Amino acid sequence: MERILIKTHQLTKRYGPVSVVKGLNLEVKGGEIFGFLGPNGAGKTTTIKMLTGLLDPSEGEAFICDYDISKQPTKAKALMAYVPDQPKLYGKLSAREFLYLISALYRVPKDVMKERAEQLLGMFGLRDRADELLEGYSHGMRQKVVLASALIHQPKVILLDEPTVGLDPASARLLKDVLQELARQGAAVFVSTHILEIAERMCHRVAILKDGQLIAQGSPEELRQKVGHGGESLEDIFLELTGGNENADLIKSLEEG
Ligand SMILES: Nc1ncnc2c1ncn2[C@@H]1O[C@H](COP(=O)(O)OP(=O)(O)OP(=O)(O)O)[C@@H](O)[C@H]1O
Repeated sequence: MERILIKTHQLTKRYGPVSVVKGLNLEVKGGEIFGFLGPNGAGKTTTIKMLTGLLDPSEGEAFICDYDISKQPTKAKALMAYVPDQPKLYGKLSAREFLYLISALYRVPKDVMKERAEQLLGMFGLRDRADELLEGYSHGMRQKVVLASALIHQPKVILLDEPTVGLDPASARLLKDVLQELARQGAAVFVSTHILEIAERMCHRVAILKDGQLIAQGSPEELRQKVGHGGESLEDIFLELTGGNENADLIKSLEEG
């Protein structure tokens, strides 16, 4: 049995009187790719920020590899990687320098760092331009640098906020392969996405968040059974559970258009 590597207990975030994440109980095991779905404003980014220690919860706890992120943040952070939706890079560093910087922060030994950096630069197709300044990189290339930097210390837990935004199809496929390999090696992968097909193809289990509350979780197959009809796509289930009729119309109009 794989260990639970990500766990939340009654995780809650309030801004003034408004609760934007409400009593979330989640468990993600090693070896699992967990998709975190929900309409705009559901609370996905807020949850990920609490899991990474960037935001303090108003109530409840979050654990990474059994370390409480509020009480033992250094230990928890050493074992995790976070890929934010709006990655910030140092424009005056090259990709290779950036990977070395992140390696140093995670105390990756120097010889290991060089070998891993070369491997990751090669894997993401960045080697030819690895010594150019990041300020000259396209959005997709920057995204790849952030992904490479997230893998350099071989995290046990990786949290990604909308990671496919800005990636071309080949890079999105590469991301999927990389995440599957990480999971195969025993890491817990937590991905928030709007792209339901990606969740359906990539994730072992998904949770659907609406107005800060978990309204369903399970494998895409289990969710299909829960909603009670056969043969539906995860998108149909998502729209049904989140009551997104306006989205359904939008999708239809795009199909017709
Ligand atoms: N600093 C803040 N102060 C007040 N409200 C906030 C703050 N940050 C987020 N919120 C609110 O919390 C709710 C959840 O936001 P969050 O960014 O977590 O949603 P999300 O599911 O990631 O949305 P999206 O898919 O649009 O990125 C939203 O209603 C948002 O307006």
